[in-house]
Amino acid sequence: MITVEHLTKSYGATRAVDDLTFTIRPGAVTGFLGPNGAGKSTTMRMILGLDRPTAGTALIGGKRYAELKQPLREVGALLDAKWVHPNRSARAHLRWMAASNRIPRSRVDEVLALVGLSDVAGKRAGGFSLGMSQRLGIAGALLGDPGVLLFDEPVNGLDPEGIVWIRTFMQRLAAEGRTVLVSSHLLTEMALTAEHLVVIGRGRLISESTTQHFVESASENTVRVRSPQLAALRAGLVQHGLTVRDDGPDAVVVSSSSTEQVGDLAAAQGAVLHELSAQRGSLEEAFMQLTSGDVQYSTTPPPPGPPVAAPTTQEVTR
Ligand SMILES: Nc1ncnc2c1ncn2[C@@H]1O[C@H](COP(=O)(O)OP(=O)(O)OP(=O)(O)O)[C@@H](O)[C@H]1O
Repeated sequence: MITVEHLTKSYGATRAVDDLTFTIRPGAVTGFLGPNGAGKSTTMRMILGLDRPTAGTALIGGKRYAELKQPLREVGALLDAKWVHPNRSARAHLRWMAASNRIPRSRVDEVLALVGLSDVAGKRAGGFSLGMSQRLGIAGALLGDPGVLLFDEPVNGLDPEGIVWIRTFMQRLAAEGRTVLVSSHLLTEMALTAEHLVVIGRGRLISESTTQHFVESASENTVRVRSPQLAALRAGLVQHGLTVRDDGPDAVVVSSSSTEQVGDLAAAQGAVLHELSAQRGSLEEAFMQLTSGDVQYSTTPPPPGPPVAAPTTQEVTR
């Protein structure tokens, strides 16, 4: 479990992280979402003890990183896949990591097999593709068989096959009961990978909820309706307080509505309909709007689990 409370980090006048509070639970992949510069990496670095908070705390299993007796056995992280020594082989790199953390050598071949790198274990890591480097980074994170894993933008720059591999692998790690936190600035990708989402913008919490709830809230439900009596229908819809915009010569799109509502109103007016269809807004567009503009947004209570200090409902106005 990762517990972040009132976490704040200032770099001079820049507030990279601003009073963040959230809890990441085991057994599920949690996506850490926000546009570039939102403060995701800074938050992860503070959780991993690589940066000192200006205020607040970030705990792993109730302890600060510095208090962990054998850190690699408690938490593993993939921050930058390219930090390996380029001339070392994948196996030599992991053996060096294992030795400096008192982890048995035998574990190296185990993790190489887990990430599918056994065949190239003797090759120099400097010649690895980005996808292979990511796998090696994940192998390193898994060396101490930790219960908590953090991955910073692990699918950035990967091809579709690499993306699917990482997605599946993370879900497997979570299914084993681990706490898995994955940062990304891509909502569509996270919607496929994560069961829970913590969303931040400009260093502040925007929402903490299930992915399903966030996606439903972030994408606006609209209804497209086509009718030979469009002018009268349009007037009727507006009269009932609905927001309507034109969509071609014979159709309108009704905001925040359902096909039932629009269909019933049309029937009451006796309007003939040639189309009545539910539309989904672009998820990415809605997400960008939510994280960069002035928004008011509320979340659902978190899923059942141990009681936490984190607020169950957030109202954030920026
Ligand atoms: N060492 C630093 N010194 C000064 N400013 C920093 C430092 N590290 C981060 N920042 C600033 O803090 C803010 C948050 O950066 P951070 O890298 O945490 O965001 P992010 O959400 O991880 O973005 P990205 O997806 O681009 O990595 C940015 O405005 C960044 O410029």
